[in-house]
Amino acid sequence: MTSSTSPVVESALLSVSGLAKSYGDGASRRQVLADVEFTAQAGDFLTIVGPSGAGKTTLLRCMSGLLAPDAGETRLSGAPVAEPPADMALVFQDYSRSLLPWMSVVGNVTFPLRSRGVAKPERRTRAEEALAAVGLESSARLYPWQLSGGMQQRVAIARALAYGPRILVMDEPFASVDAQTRAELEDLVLDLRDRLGVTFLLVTHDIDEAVYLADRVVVLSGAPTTVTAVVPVDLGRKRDQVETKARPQFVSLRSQVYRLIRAAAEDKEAK
Ligand SMILES: Nc1ncnc2c1ncn2[C@@H]1O[C@H](COP(=O)(O)OP(=O)(O)OP(=O)(O)O)[C@@H](O)[C@H]1O
Repeated sequence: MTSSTSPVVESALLSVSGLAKSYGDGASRRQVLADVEFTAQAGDFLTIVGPSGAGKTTLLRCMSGLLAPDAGETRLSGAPVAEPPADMALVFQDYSRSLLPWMSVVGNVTFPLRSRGVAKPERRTRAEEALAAVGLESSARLYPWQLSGGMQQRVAIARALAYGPRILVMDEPFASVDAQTRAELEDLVLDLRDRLGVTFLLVTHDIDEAVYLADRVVVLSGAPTTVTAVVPVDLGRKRDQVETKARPQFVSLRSQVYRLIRAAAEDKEAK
């Protein structure tokens, strides 16, 4: 892995170095993360995969400042992350619980901006822009319960975009929607990366999704977790659900990532 003094780390938008985290005390202490290191450059789309229970959510929580690591650090634009940074936004799988059912779509998007002290006219403008970016401009007055699962997740993405983040961190964001909606949301985030220049870090269990979306796939080992490999995905920026996935290079990358995860899972079971 790269050392903390390398030019790659210094120029990175995000750098994670030596991250370690354990849960519990004494005999029940269990190390989940051990020396996790990777970097993301501005505009990168990184996906993170690994065996079940490898500590992917723990990693996201530590690197976003929601959970204090035991060792190591995350830097965003060179500054150490100690609490959720203003220019990092998070989107989780469970959109139904993250949206407030008694608030309209636009209310859900503007509400967190209010607690950040953003003035009302600016809140409204940012919400309108964010809802337009996810194709929900005509649903602003509806309530979450009037929307499909995919639309609700679009609201959660719009709310994250309204912060004006430089990086969007997503934990299994499309795991609870049907296959067709999932494909649409995958193409939406690729489009947002291209149009808005936002950097993405997305955890997924789905290897096809990991390869389809990524510039690089970060493969984690089983707990205690390190980075086993960072697989470059040289499929070009333009992706297509049918054409890209039919390419021999895509099939080969998918097999490569699958083998790495299987080897990590077998290694984990042997420990
Ligand atoms: N708050 C906690 N206290 C104790 N153990 C925890 C806590 N949170 C997670 N763990 C344990 O840490 C390990 C890693 O959990 P984590 O949810 O980070 O993994 P994951 O890779 O995201 O899991 P999955 O593949 O199921 O999504 C698991 O064994 C889990 O039981």
